[in-house]
Amino acid sequence: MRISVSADSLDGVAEKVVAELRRRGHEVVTHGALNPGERDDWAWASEAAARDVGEGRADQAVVCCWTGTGAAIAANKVTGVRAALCGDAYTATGARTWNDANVLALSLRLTSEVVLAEILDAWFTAGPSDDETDLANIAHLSEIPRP
Ligand SMILES: O=C[C@H](O)[C@H](O)[C@H](O)COP(=O)(O)O
Repeated sequence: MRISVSADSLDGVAEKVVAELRRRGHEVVTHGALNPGERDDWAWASEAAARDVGEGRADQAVVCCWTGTGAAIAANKVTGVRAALCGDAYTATGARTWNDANVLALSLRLTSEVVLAEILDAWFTAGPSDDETDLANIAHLSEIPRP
């Protein structure tokens, strides 16, 4: 899978995310602090990675900032992106299953290497549900008017 990864700093688990994804056989594209010379503030870095997904240059993205909150908010502004801030494997499984999330947002501060591996295991194992109600919820996302 081609995965775009952004971070607003190299603190915490940022470079581990890239290494772990490559170790799992994914092609990784980097943005923000992971790509020297590119703007690394969280709104810009996360937008760049999310746009890769929204515009078809990547299958999925992982967006990171200190808390993960700003990265998730920015990614969710991009059409076609469903970003989920995940702090544990259960949330990651739910995000893929019930929300068909295509962008994983992570906290650089709170995500240990062990929890990162658990989250990625869950994220790449789970797939979208075919339950009618789940599908209706996903479809409705594109019907909610933007201001
Ligand atoms: O949601 C925002 C993120 O957690 C940022 O990583 C945090 O605000 C730190 O950003 P800065 O280093 O620009 O103050």
